[in-house]
Amino acid sequence: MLNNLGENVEREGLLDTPKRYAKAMMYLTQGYKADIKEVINGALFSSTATGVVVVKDIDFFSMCEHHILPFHGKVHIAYIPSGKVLGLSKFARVVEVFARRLQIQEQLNEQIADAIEDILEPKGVIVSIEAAHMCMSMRGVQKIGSKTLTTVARGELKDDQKCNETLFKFFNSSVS
Ligand SMILES: Nc1nc2c(ncn2[C@@H]2O[C@H](COP(=O)(O)OP(=O)(O)OP(=O)(O)O)[C@@H](O)[C@H]2O)c(=O)[nH]1
Ligand SMILES: [Zn+2]
Repeated sequence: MLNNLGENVEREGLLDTPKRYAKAMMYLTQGYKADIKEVINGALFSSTATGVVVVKDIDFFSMCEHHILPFHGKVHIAYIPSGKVLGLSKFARVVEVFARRLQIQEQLNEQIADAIEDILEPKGVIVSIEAAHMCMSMRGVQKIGSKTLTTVARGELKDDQKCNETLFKFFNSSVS
């Protein structure tokens, strides 16, 4: 790549760049090697809880599969327990597993929802992602402020439109 750019690959600043780049790429795509079971690490607890649980504003960095440029933003997750609850930090760990791959936002959204369903077998789940895509801001169409919003709802949180709308508003509100 550096040769193709017309760079002098012998100059000091670039000598270790291929190695650094490979290392950075391995880090940014480490989700391929992750094992969800290990990630959950047994933090799945029996519970009689019936109320909606929301974990919002989970920040993430991913890489778009079309341009291998970053897209980043926030993931919001809500679910209705059905006999089990998951350790709260594990939602962010699940997000990391799927974000640290070459992705498109829609697929990332589906995969996170699938994983939550598999792990928790909840009565309902909703996962929403808001993200900015570098391939749309630093190149191409060059729209800096644009954000992409995707949502996947399953079970009771798909069927209950009112609850769905309330959660969606909460996802997009700021709370401190
Ligand atoms: N649906 C979806 N599209 C994405 C995502 N990330 C990037 N893209 C789009 O993938 C498309 C690839 O289009 P192409 O026309 O093949 O590539 P391109 O010539 O680089 O397109 P431009 O970005 O319009 O310059 C672009 O429209 C990108 O915006 C994503 O997460 N989801
Ligand atoms: Zn892209």
